Amino acid sequence: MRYVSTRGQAPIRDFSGVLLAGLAEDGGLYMPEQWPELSAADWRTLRGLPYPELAARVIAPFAEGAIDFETLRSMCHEAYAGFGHPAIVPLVQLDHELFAQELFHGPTLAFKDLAMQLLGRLFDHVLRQQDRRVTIVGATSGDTGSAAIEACRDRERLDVVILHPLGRTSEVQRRQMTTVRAANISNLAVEGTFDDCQDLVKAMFADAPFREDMQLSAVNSINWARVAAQIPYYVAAALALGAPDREIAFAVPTGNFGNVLAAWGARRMGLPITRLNVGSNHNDILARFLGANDMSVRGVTPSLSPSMDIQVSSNFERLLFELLGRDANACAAIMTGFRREGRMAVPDAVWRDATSLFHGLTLDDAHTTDEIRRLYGEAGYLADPHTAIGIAAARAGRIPGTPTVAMATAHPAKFPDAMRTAVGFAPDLPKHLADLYQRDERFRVVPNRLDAVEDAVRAAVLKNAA
Ligand SMILES: Cc1ncc(COP(=O)(O)O)c(C=O)c1O
Ligand SMILES: N[C@@H](CCOP(=O)(O)O)C(=O)O
Repeated sequence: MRYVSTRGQAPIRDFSGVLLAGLAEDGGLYMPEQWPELSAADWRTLRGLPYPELAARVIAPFAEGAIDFETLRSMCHEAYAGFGHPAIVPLVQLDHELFAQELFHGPTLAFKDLAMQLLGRLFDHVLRQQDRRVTIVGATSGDTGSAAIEACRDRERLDVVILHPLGRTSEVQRRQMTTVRAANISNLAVEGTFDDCQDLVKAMFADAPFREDMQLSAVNSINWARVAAQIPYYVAAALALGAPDREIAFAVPTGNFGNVLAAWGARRMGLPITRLNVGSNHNDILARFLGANDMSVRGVTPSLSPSMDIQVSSNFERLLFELLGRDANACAAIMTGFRREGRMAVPDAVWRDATSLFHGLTLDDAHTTDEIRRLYGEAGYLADPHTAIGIAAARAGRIPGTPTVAMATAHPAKFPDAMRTAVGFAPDLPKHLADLYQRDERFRVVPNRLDAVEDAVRAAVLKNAA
């Protein structure tokens, strides 16, 4: 499979190439040159497979020509072996047509582990093949960081520097990153928001000498491999509920648009997905876009669902590219205008097209708390604030007769304060994190400036080399 940039000016690459490149040189995001498409009969052959096997078969067409199937299959088996639930991504029925798919049974208790545990192994494999070493720079609003650190710690050919917004993650999320002792891991707390962290990462990639010198790579969902590895759980849920012989809808709590883009990818591959409900907290640029074609950046303010405190949803560019009929020049012009003006000029026809599939819902903190309480009271289900927003979006957008699966993206123990407010108690952390509050933290505070962050990344890499 070959990959092209959404902005049309970067080299075409294979899967290994996009894995290592992360962001395309023209500032765009890599997309498959052609989508693999499966027939109803093909989908049926995947029904009932154990998750690692299913994942290998769904991801295989994207890796074709770069990673052989047996290698990919054994990486998938290893990646999910340590998950805390035998089904890996179990479905929980909430009412007769509403389900939650729990994506938080991996080591860091959020959906990021599903892709990241595989990515760590893919990086190892490809870097060994190419005899290379890279520096991963990542931005996190709370969950990507710890999942990346866990997946990449102590890997010989990787240095990892994670930027998180100072004081804007939950304490559990921060400690999951800052208490890991591994020589190749560094944490920077940026005096800014997640959007600032993500901008800094993109700016490092745009600084060609720095990019080359540090051999930069990415683990955020700007890296195509992250999106590819998030598609299988949509397939697993859809097949379990009767696809391809029955239509399915999904609801996804959304920030950077990477998770819901994977759902869109599953649909593009041929699954009968009829609706994608997108839930936001009050940082609701996506819901405003879907409601009124208003994609304008407003300030990010903290919420009970910190991982979604995002206003610039990077992966929207991938959807835009597709909805523009893959016109990379038009996509580049719109994205450059967005960067300049903080407002995206999406053509009306594209907006209408998007709203025929995607429905948005904004849930503020008070309603999120109510939703957590309601779910616990009525269904006995303990949902974290992100998951609660996804479930509320599922309820708002449900289609009678069509099952809706809401993505349960994080374990409630990651957000004890929000859970106490909503239901009066916080669930315990699992055993492997039980002493998290006793562990020493290590991170460096940096100003929200490119030069300061580049210096800190360079210092971290040099320290590891010494
Ligand atoms: C728990 C949780 N839910 C939802 C999201 C939003 O997902 P995405 O950024 O892929 O839209 C995130 C962050 O990515 C998250 O960590
Ligand atoms: N919510 C994320 C933000 C980064 O998203 P990604 O999917 O692009 O890595 C986080 O928790 O860090």
